[in-house]
Amino acid sequence: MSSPDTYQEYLENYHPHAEEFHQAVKEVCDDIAEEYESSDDYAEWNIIERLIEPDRIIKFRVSWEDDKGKVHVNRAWRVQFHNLLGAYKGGLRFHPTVNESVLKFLGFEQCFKNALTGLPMGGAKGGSDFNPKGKSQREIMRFCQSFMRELYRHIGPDTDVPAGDINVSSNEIGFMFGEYLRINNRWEGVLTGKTPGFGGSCGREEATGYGVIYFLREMLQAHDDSLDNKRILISGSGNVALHAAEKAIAEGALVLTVSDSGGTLYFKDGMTEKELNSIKSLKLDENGRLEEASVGEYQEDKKPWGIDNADIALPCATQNELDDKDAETLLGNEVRILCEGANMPLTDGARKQFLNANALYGPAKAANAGGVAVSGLERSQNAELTTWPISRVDEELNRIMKEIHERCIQHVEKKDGVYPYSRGANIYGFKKLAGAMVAHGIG
Ligand SMILES: NC(=O)C1=CN([C@@H]2O[C@H](COP(=O)(O)OP(=O)(O)OC[C@H]3O[C@@H](n4cnc5c(N)ncnc54)[C@H](OP(=O)(O)O)[C@@H]3O)[C@@H](O)[C@H]2O)C=CC1
Ligand SMILES: O=C(O)CCC(=O)C(=O)O
Repeated sequence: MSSPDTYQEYLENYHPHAEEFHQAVKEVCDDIAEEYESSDDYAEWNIIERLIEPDRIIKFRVSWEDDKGKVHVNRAWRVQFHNLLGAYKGGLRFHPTVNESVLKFLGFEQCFKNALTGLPMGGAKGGSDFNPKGKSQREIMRFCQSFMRELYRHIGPDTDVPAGDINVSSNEIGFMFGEYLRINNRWEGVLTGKTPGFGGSCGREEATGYGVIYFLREMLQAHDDSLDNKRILISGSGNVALHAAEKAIAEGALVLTVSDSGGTLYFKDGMTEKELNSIKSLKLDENGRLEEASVGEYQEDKKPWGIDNADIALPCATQNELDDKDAETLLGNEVRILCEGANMPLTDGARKQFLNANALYGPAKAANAGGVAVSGLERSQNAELTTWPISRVDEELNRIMKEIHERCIQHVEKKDGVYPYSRGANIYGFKKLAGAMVAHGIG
């Protein structure tokens, strides 16, 4: 039996070579050690091992044909982590770096994130090592169809409801949804992140990025501060990054950077709405690279974290993108506010530096939960056979992000004037998941 102090042996035995997964479990176990001691139930019901072992992992081959008739094979997975609080829910990622460890960390995180939303959703994640970069639309379509020809048997509106993540937008969701319809001949809310034209929720596309800013606004308010004229460094230039930038500008902040895997685009005085719109067209509509942008100053091979006149960092690209050295640079430059748009964007060392510096630190499982929350609202709309107006969705998103903020501080107190949000989020999620586990009995 494992405790938050001894879980490593279990991970080494049952999940060897899964660096990212170990990192995500460690973060949680570090934060819940005290809570674990407060009740004998946790040890008696062997909660730690049951929490870190996924319900099941489905692994499958995806064969697809390119435009020249050549046949390719990719690996794909769906990690159905826990359905303690509702049907499995979480995104699909298509990226060459996808492997079982990455999806286990993302699925594990998703359980805590979904618990924080207050909506009835379990945690899951899936995807493939397929690289859509450089592929034609027809190739992407054939890949998505082949992917769904296996996945369909494992999902359903009350079983498991996937959505998008890196390189999976409403475009890919559309192809997968179409294939599901052809196989099942049943229109049901089996995927979220659809376009509003056929059952998607208004505002789902914007929800994660907007939600990050709503959460950040709550964090700042709780520390007698605001977004007004704050200078923000954003990494990434995908769905989350660009919508976070859009809402930050609307809230009166200055967005100094966005980035992609090629480099950083820098705006000394903050990007204008017009400049942001041109980047949105380039990245979201034309699949372009930032080096092709006609606005800003492009810094090849540079991350945003070295820019030395900022107040806030918003990593919105991918896991472990902000390393120990970057954290040192940011803290050295007096950037003491950080809110995570991406999932686990900080290395363990970088995270520790921000925590030890008593910085204002918004953890991903709380800060980026707006996307899955609006996915939850999309499920409600599909089940009711209705479509809500954007004003209602945005109002709900605002409410949910405020409630997530409340939940993060429910079990913790300010230390040296700062709320420990990461600890608060982990304790809240742990209590909720462990409570359901005990209530459901052993099985
Ligand atoms: N979409 C959603 O609703 C949600 C997403 N998230 C998380 O947010 C993050 C971003 O997702 P999303 O915006 O949807 O994905 P997108 O595919 O829309 O965008 C990803 C962005 O990150 C950049 N990126 C990816 N890998 C790297 C890397 N190794 N180094 C530098 N830049 C990189 C990409 O650049 P390039 O084009 O060069 O690859 C791109 O700009 C992920 O961690 C995801 O899990 C969290 C909650 C919900
Ligand atoms: O909308 C969803 O179901 C999942 C979003 C997601 O993948 C995430 O929160 O990381």
